[in-house]
Amino acid sequence: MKKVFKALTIAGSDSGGGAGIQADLKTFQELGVFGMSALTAVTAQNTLGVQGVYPLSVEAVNEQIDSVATDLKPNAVKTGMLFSSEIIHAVSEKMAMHQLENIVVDPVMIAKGGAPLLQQEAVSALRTHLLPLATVVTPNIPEAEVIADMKIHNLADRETAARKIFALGVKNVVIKGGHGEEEQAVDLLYDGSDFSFFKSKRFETRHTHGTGCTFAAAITAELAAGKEVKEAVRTAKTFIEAAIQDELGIGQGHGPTNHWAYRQKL
Ligand SMILES: Nc1ncnc2c1ncn2[C@@H]1O[C@H](COP(=O)(O)OP(=O)(O)O)[C@@H](O)[C@H]1O
Ligand SMILES: Cc1ncc(COP(=O)(O)O)c(N)n1
Repeated sequence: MKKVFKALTIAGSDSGGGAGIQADLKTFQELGVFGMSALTAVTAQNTLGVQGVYPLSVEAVNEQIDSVATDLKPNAVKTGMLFSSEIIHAVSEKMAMHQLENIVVDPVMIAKGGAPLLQQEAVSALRTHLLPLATVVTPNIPEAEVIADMKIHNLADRETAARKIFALGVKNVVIKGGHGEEEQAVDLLYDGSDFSFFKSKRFETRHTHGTGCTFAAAITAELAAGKEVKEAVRTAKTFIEAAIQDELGIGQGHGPTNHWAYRQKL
């Protein structure tokens, strides 16, 4: 029988299609992994910003995870926008209950335009409940500052923050460099003993909507297919580099990346 790899994303919907559930499913598909979803919230969103946020009930989130986990059994799971501490608690409990593995937590806090996608009081639930279950956590620099409770000015600070986040119980910490000051876009991986650095050219573009979601979804797809964390991060970096470089130029604001660019390079 054909071996099919399956990944579940637990995240918010981006009506504009560049981030959130839509970015995750497109990325899973591009990497040959069957995508499934549990929605936490619906956003009215486009390249100009977030016009509305409509969280789903805890019951609705729980039931979607139960439906997928009991029947389709994902090989890997990604979380994105979780919005509230209630949803974080529920998702963490379901992950433990269904013994879900290969968990990638993208700790989405604020949309590129500044709209909050996670309530401030939910950060402690993220730290204490969800992160200890994570195989990989993928904060950008502002998110790493919040989780590690420190300012990050340079790569040395990022290493310190990675150690502090690792101490919360995560197995691998990736601090992304999109918001960094380095000339290249440098992502750092810390596995508790070693640091690895993944570098690409930094592209001058405003079309970076959904880069974080897409990058974490690519890691998730690779873990679902049985790859090691370091290899999965390497592929995800190549995937996002291609998606940013080959820009679509759609929308009047911060447009989405090109989710099919990586396939064309193969
Ligand atoms: N201008 C850019 N050029 C090249 N790579 C980028 C650029 N901006 C972000 N990236 C890459 O995209 C991914 C997401 O990064 P980042 O922007 O830090 O996350 P987020 O979207 O969560 O804010 C990382 O792999 C990062 O290195
Ligand atoms: C529903 C939803 N989830 C996540 C993001 C973050 O997007 P980005 O990857 O640009 O930080 C978003 N804008 N909308």
